[in-house]
Amino acid sequence: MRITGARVIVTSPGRNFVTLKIETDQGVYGIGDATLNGREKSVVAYLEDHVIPVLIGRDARRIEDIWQFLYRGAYWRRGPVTMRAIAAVDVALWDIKAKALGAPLYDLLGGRSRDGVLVYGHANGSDLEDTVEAVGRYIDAGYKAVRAQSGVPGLDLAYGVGRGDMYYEPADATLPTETTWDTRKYLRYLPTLFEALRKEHGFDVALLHDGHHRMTPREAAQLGKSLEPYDLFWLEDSTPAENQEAFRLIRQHTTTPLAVGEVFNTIWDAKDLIQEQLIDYIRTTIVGAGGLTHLRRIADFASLWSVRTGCHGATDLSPVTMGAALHFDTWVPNFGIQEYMRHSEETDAVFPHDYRFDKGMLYVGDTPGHGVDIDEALAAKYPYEPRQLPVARLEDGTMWNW
Ligand SMILES: O=C(O)C(=O)C[C@H](O)[C@H](O)CO
Ligand SMILES: [Mg+2]
Repeated sequence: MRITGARVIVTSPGRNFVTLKIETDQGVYGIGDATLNGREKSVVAYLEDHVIPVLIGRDARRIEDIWQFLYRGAYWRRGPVTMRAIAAVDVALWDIKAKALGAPLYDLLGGRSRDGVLVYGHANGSDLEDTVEAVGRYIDAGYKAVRAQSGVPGLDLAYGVGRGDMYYEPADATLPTETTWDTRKYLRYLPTLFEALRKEHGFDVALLHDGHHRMTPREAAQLGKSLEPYDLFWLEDSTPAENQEAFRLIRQHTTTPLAVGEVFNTIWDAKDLIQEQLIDYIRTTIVGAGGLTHLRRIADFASLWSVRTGCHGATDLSPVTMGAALHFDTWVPNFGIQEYMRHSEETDAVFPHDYRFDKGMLYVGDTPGHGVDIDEALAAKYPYEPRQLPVARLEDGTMWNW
């Protein structure tokens, strides 16, 4: 089965998505997501100039060999651009293989380990009362797990606080929105928020929180410790993890479960974190880390050390990544949870899919492949719109981590 063509489709049904479509001489095609939020065009160029020319004529069934060719063959390994381009090819090829065999993708990975996939929603509010209400709306909608993000008293804008009710989109402007940050204000406020959440909603619902890389390791340790009475499912990205050793310090001071990895690109970013059992959940997902071929290696390695998966699932991960991730989640033995930020109706229309939400779980369908398609005619109606992620500064103007 030869690859006869490959095309990049850029569309912006409310936000930008980069999609790769690979066609074969047997009429079967596959699609993969290559979206890199705020830096979309860099992956378009990588695919069009450097990847597509070497794909044409190859045997589409040789997924592993093509993965190795693109990874080793680039010489310049790893990084978000390279690994997203590889992910798009990889997922499109898995889609093709599964369609050619007439099987849902999870069957090729080893079959079902579970019926449905536990997901968490992203609730956000401008202040404490607002956030308590927002979490309540998710619980009313059937969610069993909710990540609570809140504005911080005294700070104008904070990560995770959007304008929508059940929808959050950070890449909101052509040039980066500037936000301010003060970790001491945040550290004082957050335990009061989780105390109120537990008081109002009880302890049955799983609660999560994303620190979005803003604390130092010592501050993260302090936060983890102060949240222990509220039994979090996880504390995410409490500190940047370029230096994996940072998590040793956090781990020594708190039993709050730790999750990290949405910005990781390969197993090498997580190796020490996993084998030293410094984290509980690995957040890396398909589009970020070279596709299913590499993500399942990370998951298998993590399983040796009791680390479970918790795939990133923000709106910038297209329905194609969501569909592929759900097939992965349906199979992976050491599954933990899946993030699920809903896409807009426009996005769902451009990417018809067979996964569905019911009572806090997502279910994959049995359509051959990963179950997500692209309506190219509709996609063409939404041209690319330049959008960047926000940045953060401390109150004295110093650049910080957003
Ligand atoms: O969903 C999350 O956990 C995030 O942290 C969302 C990120 O800010 C988003 O994916 C950046 O593009
Ligand atoms: Mg996050």
